[in-house]
Amino acid sequence: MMLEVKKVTMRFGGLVAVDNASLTVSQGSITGLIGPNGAGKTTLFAIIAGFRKPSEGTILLHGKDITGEHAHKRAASGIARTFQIVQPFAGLNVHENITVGAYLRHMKPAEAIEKAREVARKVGLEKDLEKSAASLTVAGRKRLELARALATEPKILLLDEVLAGLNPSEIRDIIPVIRSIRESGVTILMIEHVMQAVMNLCEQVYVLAQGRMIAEGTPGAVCNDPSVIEAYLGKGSADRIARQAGGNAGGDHA
Ligand SMILES: Nc1ncnc2c1ncn2[C@@H]1O[C@H](COP(=O)(O)OP(=O)(O)OP(=O)(O)O)[C@@H](O)[C@H]1O
Repeated sequence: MMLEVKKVTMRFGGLVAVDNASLTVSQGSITGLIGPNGAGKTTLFAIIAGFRKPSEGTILLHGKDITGEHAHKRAASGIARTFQIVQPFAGLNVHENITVGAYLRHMKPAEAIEKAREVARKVGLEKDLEKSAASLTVAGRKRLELARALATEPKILLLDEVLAGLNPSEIRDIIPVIRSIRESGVTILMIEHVMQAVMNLCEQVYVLAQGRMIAEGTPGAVCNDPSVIEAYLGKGSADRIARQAGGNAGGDHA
């Protein structure tokens, strides 16, 4: 197994942001992590990437316990993440931003610069290499965020809502990029609210609600799971999910 999250709990004072949550990601897969706002998804990502130490539980990468390793060490071991709030180095151009990531595995500047160019091509930014990062559109920044993570040559890539803020045609354009990343051998775990993308991309989906893992399975099965529909009901998402799952969830409504 590529990644195993075992019984992870994260407390912030009295608040239990993640509550005894477990998940596994198999090598070569695209696995989804969904759930209502505030469910604990981003906190779980921070724990997997080593930005936070869990109150309880363990993280295994290829069977090795990495719970005590710092983010820097985990990046070297092959874990990369993108951030929900995209913050490129505004004073640097696109090429330089990507090169920063490439320095993790390439000490020689010429090699890092070349690696960055190759990654830019992969995500469709080759025409924008000389542009300042600050001048990119939202969709361009999302691609840059992907590129910066990919430049570290990860084994597993954690995507935190890379599609948020994009319009439907921009989403259609970036889905093949995500698929091609997987095809190049990178395993993906993605937090995503855009259900159409989850249905399109993920083989396996986990659902987190109020810190607890309430369901797992194929996207179709999970979206028809009454407990999942229930978790979303407050936000009015249940109907949308049922429709996208094929419109047959009505009979399952408790
Ligand atoms: N550093 C922190 N200190 C205190 N509480 C926190 C901290 N970080 C997150 N939380 C709380 O933990 C809970 C889970 O937050 P988290 O951001 O992980 O959820 P999420 O599922 O990623 O939500 P969203 O979809 O809105 O990004 C929330 O109640 C949040 O307010």
